[in-house]
Amino acid sequence: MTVIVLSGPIGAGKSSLTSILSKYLGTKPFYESVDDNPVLPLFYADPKKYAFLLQVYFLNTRFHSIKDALTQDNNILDRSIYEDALFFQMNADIGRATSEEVDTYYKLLHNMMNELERMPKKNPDLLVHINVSYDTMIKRIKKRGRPYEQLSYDSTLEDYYKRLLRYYKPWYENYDYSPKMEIDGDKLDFMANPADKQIVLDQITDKLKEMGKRPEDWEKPTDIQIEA
Ligand SMILES: Nc1ncnc2c1ncn2[C@@H]1O[C@H](COP(=O)(O)OP(=O)(O)OP(=O)(O)O)[C@@H](O)[C@H]1O
Ligand SMILES: Nc1nc(=O)c2ncn([C@H]3C[C@H](O)[C@@H](CO)O3)c2[nH]1
Repeated sequence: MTVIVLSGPIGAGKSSLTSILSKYLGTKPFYESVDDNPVLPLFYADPKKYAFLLQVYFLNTRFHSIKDALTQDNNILDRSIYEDALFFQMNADIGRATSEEVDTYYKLLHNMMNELERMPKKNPDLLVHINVSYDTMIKRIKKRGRPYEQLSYDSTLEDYYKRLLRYYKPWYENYDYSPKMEIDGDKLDFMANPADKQIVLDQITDKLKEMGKRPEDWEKPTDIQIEA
């Protein structure tokens, strides 16, 4: 049983790589609740009012999928629960949460993490972090086209996204729940370029092999046209 989680800033390519990787390894993908998330557009329209509610919403849906993923066989999650606090802390630091909300959130997170401690598997086997620069992040956000994430929607988003990248750096450096590896999301266009896609897939399967987590009976698919 192997559980892989992807991490990285908004638009880094986590959902896309989750889809590619799950087909390549023959494992089950778990996606973050975005298009069916009723709080996300409310948050972008009024972050101060909805930051806490959005965080509780994400924590709840992530907890649900992580519980499933840690009890079933081979799975890939498109964002880790460990990034949850990064988002909330950043929003709290810019005045989008009261001290009571901060206090309640951390108590809830702590309780949920304690629950995970009791799971048959406590942590993922591997964290795959996609690194992107600000320019790449904005390009991808534009390409995907969710209206409320566009810089034109809110003039404070540029600062929000730049800040997010600054929070991610130490977060990744300090992450120690499992082995980890980085993908260069600026250089490797694993969506449009088949050679880049194969490089990324090889990097991940080599790492799994080195960790003794690549199934013995796994055969490298010959068809590398794995659409996201
Ligand atoms: N390596 C890549 N090269 C080129 N385009 C990419 C790459 N990765 C993702 N994209 C494109 O960028 C957009 C965002 O990708 P995706 O939705 O996978 O990001 P994400 O990390 O899951 O974002 P979020 O954090 O918002 O959920 C999509 O339009 C996708 O096709
Ligand atoms: N505030 C906040 N807290 C989170 O934990 C969180 N997780 C994801 N997101 C936002 C980023 C993308 O717009 C979109 C898809 O990732 O959802 C979050 N926003």
